Amino acid sequence: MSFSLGPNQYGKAGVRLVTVDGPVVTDLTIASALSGDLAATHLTGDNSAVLATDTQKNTMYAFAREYGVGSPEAFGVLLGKHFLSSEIHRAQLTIEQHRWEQFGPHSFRRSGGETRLARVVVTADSVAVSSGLSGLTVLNTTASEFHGFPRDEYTTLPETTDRMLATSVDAWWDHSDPSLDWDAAFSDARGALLTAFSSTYSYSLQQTLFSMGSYLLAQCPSVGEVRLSLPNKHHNLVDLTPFGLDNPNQVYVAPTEPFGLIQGTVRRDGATYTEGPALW
Ligand SMILES: O=c1[nH]c(=O)c2[nH]c(=O)[nH]c2[nH]1
Repeated sequence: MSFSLGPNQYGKAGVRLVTVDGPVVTDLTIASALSGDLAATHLTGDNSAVLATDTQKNTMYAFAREYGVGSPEAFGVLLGKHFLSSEIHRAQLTIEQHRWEQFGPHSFRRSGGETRLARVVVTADSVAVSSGLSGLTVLNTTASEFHGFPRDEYTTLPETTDRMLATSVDAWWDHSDPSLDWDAAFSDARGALLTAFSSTYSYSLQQTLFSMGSYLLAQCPSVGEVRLSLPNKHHNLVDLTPFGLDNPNQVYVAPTEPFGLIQGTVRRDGATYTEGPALW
């Protein structure tokens, strides 16, 4: 029996690249796929034509700092031309751009993906209404610090006085009043969450959570309790020094997993309400 190698390609998929350039946040998920004279590595393990997928990923981060991302099409062309060599004859770049809209001096909201929620429980003598939302993804490019946490032999996280803070808000809040202008009430509550997120100078996502919950209670008199579940969507500065580049808070890697998960409840003291859906 004999076998021959058919079509093949290789590259790095799921490269999460976020850049901040003044008021512009660019958020990409990139996949590279290179092909060419790559029989040797498949047949004999000779890697002399194999531009490592790790190198491909590093090139994406370094080019983002050196040339800026601009449009995904232009960035793809830039990378593709660079990846061609005497052995690599075809370079394919597939780029998803996740859109963000600015809503504060250093605050951005990811477009789409947000769901409004309602839960109503009616009995013969009661109506209990809860409202909520999920997937409201927000980011502050600055005004966030995290330090003062205990250090033990397993602690490697550096203390920081300037980091990106991003989360995807899941929330439920319970109304003590069963008849409101629900659209206006929802809009007030959502607006309060956004305002508190963007205006809180944060020393932890936990502190931001309490600030968001208490501002919602302050702005929405009908609400007795708000429950929040806030994943810490980490954005880590990429170390570009191996490529001779600095990184003045411009190029970030945004791993999707693992993530911190900060959850909490904020209550109006003395309020009467029926607790609605649990978040955890
Ligand atoms: O805001 C944060 N809270 C934490 O509890 C935590 N833990 C961590 O590693 N980073 C952060 N950030």
